Amino acid sequence: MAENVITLNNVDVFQQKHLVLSNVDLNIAKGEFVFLIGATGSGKSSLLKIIYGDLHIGNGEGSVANFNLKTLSDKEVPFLRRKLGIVFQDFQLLSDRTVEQNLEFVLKATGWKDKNLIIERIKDVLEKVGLRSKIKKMPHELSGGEQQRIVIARALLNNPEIILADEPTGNLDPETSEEIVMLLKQISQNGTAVLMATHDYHIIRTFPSRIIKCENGLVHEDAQIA
Ligand SMILES: Nc1ncnc2c1ncn2[C@@H]1O[C@H](COP(=O)(O)OP(=O)(O)OP(=O)(O)O)[C@@H](O)[C@H]1O
Repeated sequence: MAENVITLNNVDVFQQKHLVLSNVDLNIAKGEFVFLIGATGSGKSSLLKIIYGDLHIGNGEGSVANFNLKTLSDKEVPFLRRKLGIVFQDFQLLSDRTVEQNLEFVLKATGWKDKNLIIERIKDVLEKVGLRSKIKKMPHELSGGEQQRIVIARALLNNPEIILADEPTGNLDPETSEEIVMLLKQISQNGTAVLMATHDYHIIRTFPSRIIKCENGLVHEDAQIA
């Protein structure tokens, strides 16, 4: 069996004192592509926050990219985040810097020093998302779909084990959304697990995959859509 990159056993998820999800069991294997669904307020973002170390687990056990969530200290969180690529709905590129500078900023912040290695890595991830030619562009010179591809390139910089994508197609038209999901699928086939929260049932039908659903305070590991 493939090794798991995310394991949660019997985890309770709290926001402040409010129990959002209880007894969560979740296993995601290396290279798996999984949709995360559920109504507004059902706990999808809270679950993602547990995985990227923004919320502590209450009861239960958890491990993400070999980090033990139970004992995770604040100091360890940045190291956990390096094993994760995070992609949100809003593209969150720095608007006053070029694509290259946006990517360089992240590499430098995560300890990369060698100029040649930095430029090679930037070219490499841009190649992966099909936007090598946009390296010198400013974000406003790119379409929404292109900006989201750059965000995905940024998420890939440190060769993550997992991509967490929270509504990554929320601001995109249907055709561009499909292209983004195709790219994420391709990334998963190369060994990076992808967990993508979405409300878009058209996308879910177009790319049949395992579905995890948050509902009534519980997480269903193998859900179906109607
Ligand atoms: N910072 C917070 N403090 C207190 N309660 C919170 C906080 N963030 C979220 N909640 C509550 O936790 C519950 C789950 O919210 P969460 O954002 O995880 O849902 P979601 O499924 O991601 O929703 P959406 O689809 O709207 O993004 C909600 O009842 C919400 O009000």
